[in-house]
Amino acid sequence: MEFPLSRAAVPRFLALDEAGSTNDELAARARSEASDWPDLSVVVTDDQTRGRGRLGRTWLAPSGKSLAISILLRPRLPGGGELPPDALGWLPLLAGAAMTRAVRAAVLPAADADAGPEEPAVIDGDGTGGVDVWLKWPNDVLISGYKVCGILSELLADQHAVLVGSGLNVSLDEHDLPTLTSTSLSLVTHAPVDADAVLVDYLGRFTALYRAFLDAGADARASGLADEVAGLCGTLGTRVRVELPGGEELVGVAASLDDAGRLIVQDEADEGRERAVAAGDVTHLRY
Ligand SMILES: Nc1ncnc2c1ncn2[C@@H]1O[C@H](COP(=O)(O)OP(=O)(O)OP(=O)(O)O)[C@@H](O)[C@H]1O
Ligand SMILES: O=C(O)CCCC[C@@H]1SC[C@@H]2NC(=O)N[C@@H]21
Repeated sequence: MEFPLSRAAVPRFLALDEAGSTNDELAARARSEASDWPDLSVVVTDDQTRGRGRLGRTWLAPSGKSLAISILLRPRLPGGGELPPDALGWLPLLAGAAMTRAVRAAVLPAADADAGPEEPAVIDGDGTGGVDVWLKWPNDVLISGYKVCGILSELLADQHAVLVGSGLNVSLDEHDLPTLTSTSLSLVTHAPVDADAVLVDYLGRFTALYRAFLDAGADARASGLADEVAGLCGTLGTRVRVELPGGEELVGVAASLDDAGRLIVQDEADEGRERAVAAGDVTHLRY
C-alpha cells in the first residue's frame, strides 16, 4: 500500500509490505541506526502477523484490512532535558486523543467530528441509533462501545525513547472481527475507507498535540492536552471495574485524571475514597 500523504507528514516514514510487529521493527531500527531514526519516525504496515497488546496479549490483524502504526518518540524538554517520569503516562493518552479525533473525522460528518471535545459525536439520521466515538482509558478507541483501535506504548529505556503503537481496524468485515467487542471503520461507514487519509489525519493531530505538550515543558494542563484527553475520554463519569495488576479489583465512578494521566476512581468499597490507577483492565459498567 502507498501512503503519499502520510509519508510527507513526518521526518521519516517506512511502509513495510509485512511485519511481525511494527513496534519491534521500529525498536530495532531506533537502536541500530539511532541517528537515522529521529523523533516522530513512523513504521507502518497493513499486514502485521505477530501484533502484541499489553501483557503479552495478541493483537490480530487480517492481512490488508488494518493498519499497524508505530511512532518513535525521543521527547526532550525545551532546554534539552528528559521528560519527568510522570509526563510519560500522557503519551499513550495523547495518541488515544489523536486517534479518537481521526476516527471521528473518518466516520462522522465534519460538523460532528470537529465539535468541541465534550460534544457527543452522534449520527442519527438513518435510524440506526447513532454512532459515538470515545477514548476508553487508557488505550482503546471505541465506536459505539466496540473497539476499533488499541494502543500499546513501550519504553525504549536504553534510547531514552518511547514507541507508541496503534492497531486500527480499517476494513474488516463482520467475519474478520477477532472478538465480539470489536469493529472496523468500514463496518460503520458502509463505504471504502482511504487508509492514507485516516493515517495522515492521525499523524497530524498527534504531532500538534505532542509539540504543544513538549513546548509547555511536558505540562499536560498548561498545554491543553489534559483537557483534550478528558473531553474525549468516555470512561470519565462512568462506573468502572478495574482489575489491578496485582489481581485486586476496584469498583467505582471514574472521576477524573490526575497530573500524571492516571485514572482517579472513587472506591465504592471504601466510602468513595479516591484511588489513582496507573494501569489495569478497565470495564465500563452500566447502572
Ligand atoms: N484487531 C482487534 N480489534 C479489536 N480488539 C482486538 C483486536 N485484536 C485483539 N484484540 C483484543 O485486544 C486485546 C489486547 O490486549 P490488551 O490488554 O493490550 O488490550 P486492552 O485494550 O487493554 O484490553 P481490552 O480490549 O480487553 O480492554 C486482546 O485481548 C483482544 O481481546
Ligand atoms: O490491544 C491493545 O489495546 C493494544 C494493541 C496494540 C497493537 C499495535 S499494532 C502496532 C503496534 N505493534 C504491535 O505489535 N502492537 C502495536
